[in-house]
Amino acid sequence: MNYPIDEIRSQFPVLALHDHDAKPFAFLDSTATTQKPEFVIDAMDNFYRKHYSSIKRGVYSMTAQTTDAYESARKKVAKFINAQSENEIVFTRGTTASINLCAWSYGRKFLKDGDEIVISALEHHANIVSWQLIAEERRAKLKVIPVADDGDLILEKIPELIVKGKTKIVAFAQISNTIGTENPVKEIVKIVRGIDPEIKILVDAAQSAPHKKIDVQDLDCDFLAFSGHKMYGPTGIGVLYGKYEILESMPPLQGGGEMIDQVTFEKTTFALPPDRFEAGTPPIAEVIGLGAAVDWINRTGIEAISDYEQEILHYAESKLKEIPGLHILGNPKHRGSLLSFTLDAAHPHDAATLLDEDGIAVRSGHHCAQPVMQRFGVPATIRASFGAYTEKWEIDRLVEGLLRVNRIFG
Ligand SMILES: Cc1ncc(COP(=O)(O)O)c(CN[C@@H](CS)C(=O)O)c1O
Repeated sequence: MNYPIDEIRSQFPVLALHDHDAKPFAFLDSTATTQKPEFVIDAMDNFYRKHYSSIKRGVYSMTAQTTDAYESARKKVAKFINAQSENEIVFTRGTTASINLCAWSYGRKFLKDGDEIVISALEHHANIVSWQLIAEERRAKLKVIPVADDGDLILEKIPELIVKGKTKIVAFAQISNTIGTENPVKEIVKIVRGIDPEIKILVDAAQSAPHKKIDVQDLDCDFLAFSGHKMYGPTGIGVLYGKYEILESMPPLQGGGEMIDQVTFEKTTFALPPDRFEAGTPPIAEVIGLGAAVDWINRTGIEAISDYEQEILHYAESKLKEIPGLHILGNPKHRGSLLSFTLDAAHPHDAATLLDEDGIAVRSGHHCAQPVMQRFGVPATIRASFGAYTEKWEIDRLVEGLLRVNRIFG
């Protein structure tokens, strides 16, 4: 493939800053958060330097321009995931906030005593604890789709877990942030819809939005959540996509400015979605940064990024498998651009500490997915993850570093 990796990598200042160090910085933690291209940094810098104002709260031209920029970003995000309308795009603080918005707004209104919520065994804590909290308040029951040793969900178990009229919400990740398993979203949606079309389905796209084309109409999910900082955009901004008629049925979660229609001391009526869920002054610069990130991904090409990352993934898998005492978690049919593994010789934190001495940044720990660690019988893992800018020499540096760990601890 003629992916312009050198040109792309040069756009990321943090990477370019260290590429000529004595031990060039190998950044292998894009699953946690991605680096930012100049194009995104410049868009936010330009806003703060030349156009800064609030939005939707004035008639002067600068605030009108800023409002246009803000709503233009919403349109870009809607197009990016092929939503029917930009009004189906709610800006939040990130995936965690998006899932909690869904759980507390939709859940508090529609869940009742004895109802059931189904999640998967591969979930991040954001897609576990939020549902536990609302289930506790509404006296609902939480059920879990099991995962096989290869890291794929056991889809045959789904019909056993779903009860028509009782199961109200099914929530699962498109790509796991630990094993990397890519779940067959359309197949799962079809199984669930076939049992009860009234069940609402949320897809956690934190690890898929940055790496693969998402078409929410094709997936037919009711909600979809992702974070700007994992897709080359800033922190502090995320998205909850929701089918409009469902968002319209949901009460606001926070009260304040912008989310209202009429306020009296006796009664307040609320704005239509998405404003209903965006109380207060929003993270304007971050929304503009997210819009720039979508532009950058579109210009670079999400399919080209996806294909390139798979090439890097397969290179990494082939190299890591040669390391004595290294065990990659799972072997799913399809895997996102990350690998979790253990070393017989050292605890993941010890290994990651030694790797850091060599200028290699990996994640070690439970990755906010403790149930996955328990299911696979490990206290923690080392996780290497890749982005649009990852180069094969970074994998080679990782292999060298892990062989050093083996020499020291082995
Ligand atoms: C599948 C999945 N779902 C939700 C989240 C939460 O995203 P926030 O932007 O923190 O709200 C994450 C973030 N996972 C990071 C931080 S623990 C990781 O290193 O794996 C995720 O991977």
